[in-house]
Amino acid sequence: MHDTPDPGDRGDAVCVVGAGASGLAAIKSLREQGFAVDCYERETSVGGAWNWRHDRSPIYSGTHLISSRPLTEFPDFPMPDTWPDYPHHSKVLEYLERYAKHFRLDQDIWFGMEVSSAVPAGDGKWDVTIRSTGGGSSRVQRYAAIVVANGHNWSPAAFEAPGDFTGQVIHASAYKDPARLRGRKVLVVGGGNTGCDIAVEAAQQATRVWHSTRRGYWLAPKYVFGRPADQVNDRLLRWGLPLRLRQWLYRRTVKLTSGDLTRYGLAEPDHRPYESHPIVNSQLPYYLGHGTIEPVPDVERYDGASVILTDGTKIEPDLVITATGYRPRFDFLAPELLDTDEDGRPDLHLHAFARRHPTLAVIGLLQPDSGVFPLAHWQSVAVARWLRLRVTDPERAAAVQQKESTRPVQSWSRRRVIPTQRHWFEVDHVDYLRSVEGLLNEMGSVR
Ligand SMILES: NC(=O)C1=CN([C@@H]2O[C@H](COP(=O)(O)OP(=O)(O)OC[C@H]3O[C@@H](n4cnc5c(N)ncnc54)[C@H](OP(=O)(O)O)[C@@H]3O)[C@@H](O)[C@H]2O)C=CC1
Repeated sequence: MHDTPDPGDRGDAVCVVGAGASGLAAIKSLREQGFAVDCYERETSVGGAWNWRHDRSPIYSGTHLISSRPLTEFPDFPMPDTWPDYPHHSKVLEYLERYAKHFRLDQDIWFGMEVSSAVPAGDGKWDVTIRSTGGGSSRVQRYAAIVVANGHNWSPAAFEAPGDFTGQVIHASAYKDPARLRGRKVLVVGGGNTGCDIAVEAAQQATRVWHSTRRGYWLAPKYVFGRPADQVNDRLLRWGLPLRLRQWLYRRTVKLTSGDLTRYGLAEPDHRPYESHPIVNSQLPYYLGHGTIEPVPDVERYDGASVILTDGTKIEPDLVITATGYRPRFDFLAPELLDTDEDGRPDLHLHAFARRHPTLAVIGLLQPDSGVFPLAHWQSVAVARWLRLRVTDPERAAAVQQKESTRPVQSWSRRRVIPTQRHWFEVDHVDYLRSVEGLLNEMGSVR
């Protein structure tokens, strides 16, 4: 006689949280390993960060890819050849919708449903509480594993300066359209890709634009030697050129293309090339050169209608846009499950595998020097195979786990980057993919 399963028990099924690019890749790989999958997506359609129709998306109307098409697409689902090198964000969403449709992933997605908690239920299982985003009661389902793909670019990193400001302050996450900049005096805070993009858009709309950064950066153009810059970098990495040589080449290339940007007032970078997350923007030097963007140092405080900068300068913007980035959030998981420290930084093997919970993994928690989709694809393949191996050969799974746990963090995480929060998940795509390949080889055939 068999026990009647609890109605909430989904047996060997895996729960996936989020149906953005990473969640979609996870569903596909898990299915390929024979798992039933329930994916919960709080919005009403796929796309995650690229689903610009919902409020939490960081997309603004001018967003284009900053990694080129071949380095962005999933390895098993190319973008059309007719698409440009750096497609518009609406094309990226279309691409993800096509991917979901092609692999019939919608069948496994529960839209308008969010995971409010996931707790270990013994034996590697998870009790996952799900509720409708429209309200109503919750239900608990038991899963054999949980794969988290809730993105890390939706919860704004707060920017606080002392004092009171009588103008308007918004985070970049609330910036959607350059029309709101028209005729205004705008201060953009933050020198990441978002801050640089918004400064460029402001240069075309606002009456005055200040761009505040707390350090100097290496700005990469979108094209070098007639090719998308990331493709040239990828080639150099695959040739195995030593870092020092790549750094020298980078400096030379920047000198030959944009020239010395400090003559426009930009701060000298306080680090070498490749020691910070790439900032890809060909237009910023153009507007700096035309004087329509004024680079300024960090904000010290607000003072009524003024903003006082660290060099003592007083400026009077009427709109401040803080492009200070985003922080990961896993509200439905107790912090210790991901070994999260007091700053909110999880400590995961390969930024993906929970160290003490073999049936808990995170996909897409990466900041690569290329597009993240291919990395999310291979992470998903590895996670799905790992979960299958645990079922088919628990002894070998234990041996793989033992061996992997000795792999040094430096082999898959960026060796040298400036130690700021924006580099928590920084990786070189080639090194990272080699490490995932190492894990896949270690696992071998899992059937
Ligand atoms: N088209 C695309 O595909 C785009 C992709 N992106 C990606 O989205 C992710 C997020 O980018 P982004 O939103 O630019 O965020 P980032 O975290 O990359 O950059 C944040 C910027 O704000 C600065 N900053 C943070 N906190 C403070 C503070 N308290 N005071 C002053 N300055 C501060 C940082 O300085 P510091 O360096 O000193 O920490 C950095 O210059 C990145 O991976 C980026 O590449 C972004 C835009 C477009």
